[in-house]
Amino acid sequence: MVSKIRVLGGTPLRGEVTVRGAKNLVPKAMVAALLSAEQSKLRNVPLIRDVDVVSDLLRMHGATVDYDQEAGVLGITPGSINLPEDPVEMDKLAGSSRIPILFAGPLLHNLGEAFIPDLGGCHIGSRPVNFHLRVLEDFGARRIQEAAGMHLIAEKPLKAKPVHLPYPSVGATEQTLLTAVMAQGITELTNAAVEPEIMDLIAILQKMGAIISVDTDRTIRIEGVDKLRGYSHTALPDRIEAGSWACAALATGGDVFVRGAEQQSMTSFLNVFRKVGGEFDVQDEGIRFWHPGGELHSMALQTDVHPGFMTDWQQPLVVALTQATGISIVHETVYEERFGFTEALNEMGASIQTYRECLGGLPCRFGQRNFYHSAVIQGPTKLRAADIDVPDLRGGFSHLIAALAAEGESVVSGIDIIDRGYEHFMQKLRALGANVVKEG
Ligand SMILES: CC(=O)N[C@H]1[C@@H](OP(=O)(O)OP(=O)(O)OC[C@H]2O[C@@H](n3ccc(=O)[nH]c3=O)[C@H](O)[C@@H]2O)O[C@H](CO)[C@@H](O)[C@@H]1O
Ligand SMILES: C=C(OP(=O)(O)O)C(=O)O
Repeated sequence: MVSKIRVLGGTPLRGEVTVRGAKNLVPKAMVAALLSAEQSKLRNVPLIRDVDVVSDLLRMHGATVDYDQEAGVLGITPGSINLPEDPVEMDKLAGSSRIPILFAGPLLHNLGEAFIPDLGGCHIGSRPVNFHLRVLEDFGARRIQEAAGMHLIAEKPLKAKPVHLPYPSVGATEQTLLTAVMAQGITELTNAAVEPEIMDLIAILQKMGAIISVDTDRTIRIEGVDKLRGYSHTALPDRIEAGSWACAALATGGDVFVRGAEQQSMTSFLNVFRKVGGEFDVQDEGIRFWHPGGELHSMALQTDVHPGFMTDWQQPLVVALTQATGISIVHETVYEERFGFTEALNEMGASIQTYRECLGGLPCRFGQRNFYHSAVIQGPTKLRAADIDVPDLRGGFSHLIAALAAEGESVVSGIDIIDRGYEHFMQKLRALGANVVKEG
């Protein structure tokens, strides 16, 4: 695993990269396979760490998992699953991922019991799991152990109950779907998240035999069934990775064709990209993103749940905004602490000030609560090389973009976090002409 790289910046990124299946869908589709004993087949699977973690967790529960990395095809055959012999072993796996909590519903249906290791994922806020627990309790689950991780039990069969989410959480919506599909009765889920990755998960569950309808008002209705079959599915492309390469093209003054990128799930991103002054061309095989020359424009925006501007695009976009003329305002409404990465950008010459107030949009959950969740970016600023520590997945990729746009040689440490969401990123950077070298 690479932990430190040297980046000689100043060269516009030019060329082509391919994105495969979405990090925010693939591991969940893998968990869904546990709802049937039959084989499921998932295509367009990228080589990212969360896929490894979930593969190992599935194997620990007795499933057979085969992954052809090059073809991107994953076969999962659960057969008759069991609880892991040594639940402590699971903790070693889970540290970097938030997916293990989604094993709860399928395991409770199968075994009436589940061990969930401590969750990982990016540190961009407190990220509690209270909505997940509330959902599981609604279906009859009880928590019987407060030590490391979580031990849940439930009487089978699980019974449907109305579920209302205080906020349209992606994970809690998925938790509800994966639990409700085989619960007795009809689950009405209100205030659900409707991200494209959730729609793809619903498509998979429907292929398996589930009955799920989605209304226009964030209500999802799930009619429980007794049995599900295996699925065959091609994962939707990773819109976050696609947007990240687009921002890298813009910030470095480059031109990148992102093979596999898809317009429909990126509408809000594409609008912002165009307003900032970037050009794009949607083609059958992907989307070309480029800097047309001249000035980039500042703008005000806020991150939001789908169909709003996704929070995971925020960090790469902020780097591009450091190169725009004027004052941009970004209001982060999904996570309370997602601007920590701007400190390193300021050290590199950017001018970004963070505020507790809700700027640039409507008041959000974090207003008056002491969280620095709005940023004001003054540009354009020349970026200079620095030694940087990667804080989290998207923050880390943003630092990489900044190092690529900066003059001079930067050293970026802790780079392996980026493997969580960017397949073969070193090869891709080199293919785009970046001067990046592994340290040691
Ligand atoms: C693996 C995966 O798919 N990760 C994505 C998923 O994360 P994840 O599913 O963790 O994000 P959620 O949508 O659940 O979180 C949104 C907000 O709800 C809060 N919350 C959530 C659950 C809960 O039980 N209690 C609670 O308070 C969170 O702290 C956060 O402030 O959706 C996020 C929002 O699009 C993305 O940024 C992540 O990339
Ligand atoms: C926040 C992210 O992921 P996770 O929920 O897996 O930590 C992300 O992908 O930017």
